[in-house]
Amino acid sequence: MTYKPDAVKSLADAIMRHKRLYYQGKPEISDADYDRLEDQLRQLAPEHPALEYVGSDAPGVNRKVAHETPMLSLQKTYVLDDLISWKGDHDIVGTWKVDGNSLSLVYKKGQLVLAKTRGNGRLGEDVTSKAQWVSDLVPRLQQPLDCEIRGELYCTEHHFAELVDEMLDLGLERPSNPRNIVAGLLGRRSHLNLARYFNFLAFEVLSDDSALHFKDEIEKFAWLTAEGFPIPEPKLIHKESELSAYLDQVKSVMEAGEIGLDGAVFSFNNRDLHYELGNTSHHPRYKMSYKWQGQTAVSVIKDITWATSRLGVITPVAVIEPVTLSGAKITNITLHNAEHVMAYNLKKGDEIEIVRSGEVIPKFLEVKKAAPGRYSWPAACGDCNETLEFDGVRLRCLNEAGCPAQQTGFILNWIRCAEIDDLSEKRLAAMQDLGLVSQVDDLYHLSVEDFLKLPLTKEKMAQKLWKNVQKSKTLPLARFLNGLGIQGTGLTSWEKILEDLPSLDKVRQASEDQIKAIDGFAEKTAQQIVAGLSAKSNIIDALLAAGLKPKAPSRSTSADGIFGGQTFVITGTLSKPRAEIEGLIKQAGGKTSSSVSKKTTAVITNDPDSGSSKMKKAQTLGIPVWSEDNLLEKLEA
Ligand SMILES: NC(=O)c1ccc[n+]([C@@H]2O[C@H](COP(=O)([O-])OP(=O)(O)OC[C@H]3O[C@@H](n4cnc5c(N)ncnc54)[C@H](O)[C@@H]3O)[C@@H](O)[C@H]2O)c1
Ligand SMILES: [Zn+2]
Repeated sequence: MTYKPDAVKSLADAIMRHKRLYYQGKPEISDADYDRLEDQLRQLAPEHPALEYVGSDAPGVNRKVAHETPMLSLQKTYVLDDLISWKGDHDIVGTWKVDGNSLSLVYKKGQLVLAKTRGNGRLGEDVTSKAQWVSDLVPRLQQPLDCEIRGELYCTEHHFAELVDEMLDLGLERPSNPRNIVAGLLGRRSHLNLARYFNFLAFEVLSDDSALHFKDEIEKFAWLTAEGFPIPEPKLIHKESELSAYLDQVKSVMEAGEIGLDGAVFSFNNRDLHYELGNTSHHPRYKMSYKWQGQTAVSVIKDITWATSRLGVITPVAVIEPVTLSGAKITNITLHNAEHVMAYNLKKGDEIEIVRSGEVIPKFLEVKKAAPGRYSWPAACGDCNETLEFDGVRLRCLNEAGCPAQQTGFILNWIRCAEIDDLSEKRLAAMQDLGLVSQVDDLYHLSVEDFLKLPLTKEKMAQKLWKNVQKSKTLPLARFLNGLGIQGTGLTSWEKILEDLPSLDKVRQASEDQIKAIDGFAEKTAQQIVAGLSAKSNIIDALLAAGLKPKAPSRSTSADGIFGGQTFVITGTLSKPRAEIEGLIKQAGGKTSSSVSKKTTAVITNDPDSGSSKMKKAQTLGIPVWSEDNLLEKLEA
């Protein structure tokens, strides 16, 4: 084997230099390019210390502080099979891998005394004065415990936009993206209060105190939640088959883009294993991160178009110089919303970096080289010319009835919800062009002859289309309501509402208070539902006049089952999955709720001394507490 000391040295130097820049929030190369450097060095000198080196120890403005327990990195894989073999027969817990900066919080006698960064893993920086501005940090624990709580400090897209605004106002430089700005602000001497735009998620607890020796990860996360820390929602995974479903979920959060994730982190649920397996100098052996190989590319924005959605939301899309990423040719990329365009000052001519990880939709990362000038927003809807209004971070066309884009979107949504097969978007467009359909109820007045007027539609297909439309007249009521496309609702919410208000008339007459009284409906949703139903009143009437007879749900298995009219709250772990127990209660005519109120019949728990908030509330209100066995006995009676 030939040893190339020069190549090794220059690679190692480059790696250390890029690490320093990266952890100061000023990376010069993409993660993919950086990882390539590490791979090259690994081939030449697998044991090189630069590969084992965690983080960076660049001189910073903050006081250095030692970590009693090192803050390590994570082992990572891009390959599902590797993750599966690492898992073996163990139960594991998955969490989002949030892309920000590690932060460790030191508590003495329950009081937060220090917040520190990871630094090089052994020596971090004291950033307490900045972290104190983060509202997710808990200043005092419920008990006077000594411990260290570790987690990720990060910035959401929405906060990033607000932060950019404020930084520009203060005459500071425009930050490049939500990830880099976290490290960037932590390394600043001034404007400490800007850290109030950051959020924190807690994922680890270290302590010698036996009160904090949790048997498993789920128990640890429950404790963190009870103490008031936001956590990356943990998912307990037993079987290999549950893994890919979970990864799909993580992927959809990644795609939504509001919070920057770069994968998922898994740990063995059994904490005894953590102590047994221990750490290498670089990572713990009981955790594994799974990342989607992110390939990045640079392109130029040729144009920004603004499309109107079914609900009138105007979404900016960048048309870019085509580039190939992970095997796909990318020609345009979503810019999410108007606020995003403002935050990054996006415009024609900007050179931008985009990333595509696995099969995830390509995503805008940051501006590499800005074209001169300022971003702009459209003044009017491209489809109906109506003046646009701001609704939170989005621009919106409020011309619901007269905007062609919204009308088409509305009818398409109806077709999907009412499950009318074969009526494609193309066919709908043709029907609109022929003047056959302008409102959704027009569908129900069409004859077979009308369908025959459509291009490429022969007798047999025309018959079929007509039949499919007729069949949808007796759709289930929940689907009918879902087809109205009322903001803040989905099929499950309508099904839930119909349990309490089991007819169209009852739903239409419901007040905000009646909806709010249903478990799981907040004030805002209740408002949206009542306002939405009233705005859609004409359409509902027109659909009924066209002969629609939505089927109300048959009264649940029976209100006169033994639990008819009774409501139960389940808390803690039972011997069977919760959904199964809920199913049994429903079959017996009962309902379940997530919160205890005066109306609760009984709280079901196997741990009456848990001291959980539900148990406390049950005690205050004098609600009976049943064990799982009590419940099963009553069901069998
Ligand atoms: N572009 C560059 O110049 C450059 C330079 C150096 C490193 N990098 C990139 O940085 C990465 C390596 O950095 P790293 O050592 O910080 O590792 P990492 O970012 O891959 O993972 C380790 C970190 O994940 C965080 N984390 C987030 N959510 C978590 C959760 N739910 N549970 C546990 N931990 C969680 C923790 O803070 C932990 O320290 C690589 O992706 C590399 O490409 C890029
Ligand atoms: Zn419009």
